[in-house]
Order: sequence, then structure tokens, then C-alpha cells
Amino acid sequence: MVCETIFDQEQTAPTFVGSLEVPNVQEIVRDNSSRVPQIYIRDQYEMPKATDMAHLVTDIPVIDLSLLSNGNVEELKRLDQACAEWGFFQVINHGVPSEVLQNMKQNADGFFNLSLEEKNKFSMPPDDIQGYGHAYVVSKEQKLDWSDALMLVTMPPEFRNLQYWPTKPEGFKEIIDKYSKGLATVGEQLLGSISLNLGLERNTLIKEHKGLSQALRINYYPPCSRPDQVLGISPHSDTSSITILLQEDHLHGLQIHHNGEWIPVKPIPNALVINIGDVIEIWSNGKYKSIEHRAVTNESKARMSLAAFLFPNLDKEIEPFDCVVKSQGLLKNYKKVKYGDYLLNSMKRKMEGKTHTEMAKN
Ligand SMILES: O=C(O)CCC(=O)C(=O)O
Ligand SMILES: [Fe+2]
Repeated sequence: MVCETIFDQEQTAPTFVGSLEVPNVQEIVRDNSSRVPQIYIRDQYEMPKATDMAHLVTDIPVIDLSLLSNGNVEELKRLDQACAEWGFFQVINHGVPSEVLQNMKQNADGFFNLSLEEKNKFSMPPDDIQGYGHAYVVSKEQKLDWSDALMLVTMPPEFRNLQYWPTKPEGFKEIIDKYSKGLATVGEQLLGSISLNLGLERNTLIKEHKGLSQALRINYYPPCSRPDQVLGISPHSDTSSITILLQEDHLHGLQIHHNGEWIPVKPIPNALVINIGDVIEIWSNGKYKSIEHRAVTNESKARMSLAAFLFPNLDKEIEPFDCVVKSQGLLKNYKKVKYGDYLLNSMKRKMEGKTHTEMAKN
């Protein structure tokens, strides 16, 4: 059942609405690895192939965060281009130790390899989006994604609901704590640089969040005997301000929609993939785009991705900055929306490209 989001007070952690209960994909594969139930099989028009133009893959920008933190003007310019032309880039030299990244992936993998009974101790109830389960399922007819997930609100620490935090593998909670704090620092550095590039003070976007929150979704995509017929995650843009994603070192899966082509994001070991979310698209009046992306599966190996969504306080009203609109010489392309309402609207729908962004468009 999908019902209303409740947010009590300014400083209170949000409680969300859930989605319909659907089968566990890992179990479907365990029962019969060659069966793909009809509800996962997409119409062919929904399955445009990714490009085979290799140069597009290598063109996805790579940004050196240590240069940005030192105020390197060239790197700031490259970041501006990455945000405006791609909405997606990878960051290296980001300061989160590789042990923390590897440890996070190992623990997440350990969690998904527990028995269903163990995982279900942290299952997502019908009235929440936190825990082990599925999100964005709003009708019995909609096509389902070939993935299971663990979703947790991780920052600020007061917002955590530890009843959903896995106690196995031992030490997983502590590593999630370390990881989410590390990502908060990366997020602050990026938001600082993006602010400068938009002609704002360095701390403007951080302040605009009225408390920088973070939610983590660990996606687990079991192998699929017919990867040409299913999607791991449907095309969507993220409702975040920015998303920081950790991929597996050697497994493709993420694809971004750029100039009409689906382009695979080739993993760079220990890099973080950053994408501009809807909130920055609105703040920047569309100068920076929150672009559509999807995940595909493969026949032989399970893939995981860890997506951390940074987002503002649910009470915060978001709209384009006057000075950005002025510098563009354009009208405001987006209207003022309360972030909590925007998020709720998106959670009431299935993931379907950027359709959820319409409510903020002028
Ligand atoms: O698996 C991926 O690489 C993409 C995940 C994603 O887009 C999301 O969780 O919002
Ligand atoms: Fe996403």
C-alpha cells in the first residue's frame, strides 16, 4: 500500500511510504536459474541497446577531487563541463580509503549471501522504504526490476533507524557508519565546488540543504539467463541533490542516457561515480542535468552497486537561484516545491525516466 509520508518536526528523521510486496529475485534464481517470470520481461521497445561506440564510454569525465579541494581552476572548469554536458562523472583521489570501499562491498556481498530468513530479519515493512526489499512498486501490473535491495537512511546519525541495520556480517554496521561519514565529506567538497561554479559562495548549496541527509541503497542484481529481456533497474533520474555510487571493480551494469544513446559507465577501481540529481537540476535552472540512467544484468555473475543519495531537509523549499537564472538570461524553468512533497510524489510512482520531475516544471 502506498500512503502518505509523515515528517514530524524539522529535525526528525523522515518516515516514508512503502511499495507493494514482490518476489525476491535472488530466490527466483536459486529455485530455477533459467526461469524468467513474465512480470520481469520487458517489451522490446523498452530495451534499446547500449552504444558500441567505444569513444563515448571513454569520454565520461573523470574528476580529481584532490585538485578541486585545492581550488584548482582548471579542474573546477572540467567539473562545470561534466555537470553541464554529462550530469555524470567519476571521481578519483576522493579521500575515502580503498579498505573502506572494499570492506563495504565485501560486507554487502556477505549480507546478500545470507539465508532469506536471516535477511528478512531486516525486511522492509509495507509502510517504509528502509530495510531489505523493493521500492517503487505501485501496481500489480507494472514490470519488475531484476534486483533486490537494502535501503537505509545513514546520515545524519540521529536519523538512523538501527532496527534495519544488519547485524550480520559482524562489523557491517560499523563499516556503513565509516563509509557514510566518508561520503558526507566527499559530498560537501563537491557541493562546495558546484556552488562556486554556479557563481555562489562555496557553502551555499550545503546550507541550502538545511542539514545534508544521506540514504544508502545497496542494489543486488542476480545473474539472469535472459539479460536481453530484463532490466536490473528501470530508467530513472535520482531525486537526490547528488548521488555517490560505488560500483564493482570489474562488472559493467550502469548505463547513462546521453545524447540519445545508452552508454555504459566503465568501472574505474576505487573511483566513485557521481551524478547530478533532480535537486541540483532545479537549483541550477537546468544548467546541470539530472540524467536518466539504468542498470542491466548479465548471464553469469551477480552484480552489486551502492548508491548513496544526498538530499535536503524535507521541509526545504527548492527553486532555481535568482542569480543563476539571471546569468543565463532565461526565465525560471522550475517552480518552487517543498522537497518532501517532491520526494513523496516520486515514491508514489513507478520509476519511469523523468516523468516524476514534471511537478517541478514551469
Ligand atoms: O546499479 C547501478 O549502477 C545504478 C543504481 C541506481 O541508479 C540507483 O540505485 O538509483
Ligand atoms: Fe539512480
